Amino acid sequence: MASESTCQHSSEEDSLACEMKNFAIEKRRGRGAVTSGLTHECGVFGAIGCGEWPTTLEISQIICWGLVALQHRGQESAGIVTSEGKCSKYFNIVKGMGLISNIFNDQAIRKLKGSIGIGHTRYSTSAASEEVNCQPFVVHTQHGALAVAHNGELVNCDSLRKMVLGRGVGLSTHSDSELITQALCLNPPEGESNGPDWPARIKHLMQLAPLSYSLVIMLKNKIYAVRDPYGNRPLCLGKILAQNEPLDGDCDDSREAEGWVVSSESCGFLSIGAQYVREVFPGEIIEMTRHGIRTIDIVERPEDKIQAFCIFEYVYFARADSIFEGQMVYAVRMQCGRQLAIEHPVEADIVSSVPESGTAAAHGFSRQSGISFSEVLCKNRYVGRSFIQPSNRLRQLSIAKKFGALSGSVKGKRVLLIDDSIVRGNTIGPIIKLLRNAGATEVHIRVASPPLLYPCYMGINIPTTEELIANKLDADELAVAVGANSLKYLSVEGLIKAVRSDIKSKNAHKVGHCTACLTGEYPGGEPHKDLDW
Ligand SMILES: O=P(O)(O)OC[C@H]1O[C@H](OP(=O)(O)OP(=O)(O)O)[C@H](O)[C@@H]1O
Ligand SMILES: NC(=O)CC[C@H](N)C(=O)O
Ligand code: SF4
Ligand SMILES: [Mg+2]
Repeated sequence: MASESTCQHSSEEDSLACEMKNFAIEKRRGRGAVTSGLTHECGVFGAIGCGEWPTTLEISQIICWGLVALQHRGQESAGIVTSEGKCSKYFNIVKGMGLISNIFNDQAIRKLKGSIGIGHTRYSTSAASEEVNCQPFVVHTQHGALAVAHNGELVNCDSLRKMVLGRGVGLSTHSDSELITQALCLNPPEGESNGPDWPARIKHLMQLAPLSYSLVIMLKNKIYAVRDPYGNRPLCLGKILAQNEPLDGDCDDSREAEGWVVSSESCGFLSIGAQYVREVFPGEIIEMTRHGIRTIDIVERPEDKIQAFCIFEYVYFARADSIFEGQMVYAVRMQCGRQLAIEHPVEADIVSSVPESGTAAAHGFSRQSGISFSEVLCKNRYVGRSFIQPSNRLRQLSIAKKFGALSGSVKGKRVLLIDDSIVRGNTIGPIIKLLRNAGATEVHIRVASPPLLYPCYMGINIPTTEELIANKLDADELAVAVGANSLKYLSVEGLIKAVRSDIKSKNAHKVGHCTACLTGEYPGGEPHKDLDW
């Protein structure tokens, strides 16, 4: 595997650039580098049975299926922790490297007894992809066991780390998720009169570190579901209904819950018999017990800061059948395609997509432009990630072998091809070559998101600034480099317009999206300046 050398700056001006490059390199150490796309994030999931315990719900199986539905968010490792509700000293734990289906066999599921549990599927952003960093993290405190699963990345990790270490706590990993877990264990300096006040501890942590996380935190008999005050990472609630109850339609309070689930995305709810209820609000702390769910608190964002839900969840990360902000991801992707057709029309015989994530936008483009949609590529679902290859030729081939061309649809045609994003620019070139070899007379590229220009510090492994192709070539230069007849990106305004066109709440204060990787405007301020708020 190719290794990157750290940057040594020679002058004052170079210092900041070097610091940022080294930060990005450091973050990637110990993880499998990839040649294409953005690497995902993590998925968190929690489930609890209502009424008398032990519950009749198969909690560990529900969590396992919930995690399978979140597998696209992380494929490096996974874990489930359950509690039988009686003993605060003992949790059942199964964690391991690899995919959910490899880790959770029948024996593991049987071991995970309990009426309550949380789970995690990981793509590492802080600390290596190793067994010690697998989540949920479990610690044994003075007040019983505590388990934490985290999606996101603490922007001010360093200062929080110093604070926790300064209180005499030893950390066993470099994971920001372990840091969160240990920070929650700290006894407040002013003391607690009536046992541990977990909501107060969580709130204090949220004030110290407002970005970025969705958390599920489990004690022996309750779960706290927590979303950061910016709402940067997604989190939503579902209600498990009795068998045979219809799961569609608006959530109806009168229907009794057999259990509750909380998840990064709603895409798995129907398959586990859960009805989508709502999102966890930015800054909200929800307590889930066998008696039901209730909001404990809503922690405010720092003054003047707006909500900052990751816009790339819509573009690429989330599964198309998930719901965010009252709208289905698939519908937003289609709207992006419509907007793209308005911004960058082109004469072509067919509209098509780079599967998977580009497909909804291609349908939107097709409807807006009247050019018919036709599939031109088959994706080989058994080719995994293309790890760094020693030569450029192998790099290109490793991408090309993911796809095959449907020659019958392409021969003699002017093809308009939509992809959701271009990151390093490795995917699109080999595909254009493939289509030309299959007889396409013209290949025009339309990208359903703006150029990616800046790194992400909030839980997404975006390549270093130098690796992002948009920092080297503008759209016209890239078209020439990849052999396209034309290449255009959706504008930032167009993406925002598409994302917000159907959001029910038009209240400006309540709607806001992080676009930092596109605009360089970071929701919590410039990350390399002051992270301590
Ligand atoms: O410019 P590059 O660095 O080559 O990466 C961009 C490609 O990577 C992603 O696809 P991916 O195959 O990861 O996932 P998908 O199946 O969801 O589209 C994305 O949808 C683009 O197609
Ligand atoms: N992608 C994520 O959300 C990662 C969570 C956490 N920062 C970790 O590295 O484990
Ligand atoms: S910088 Fe980009 S990927 Fe990161 S949270 Fe913001 S929109 Fe999402
Ligand atoms: Mg793709």
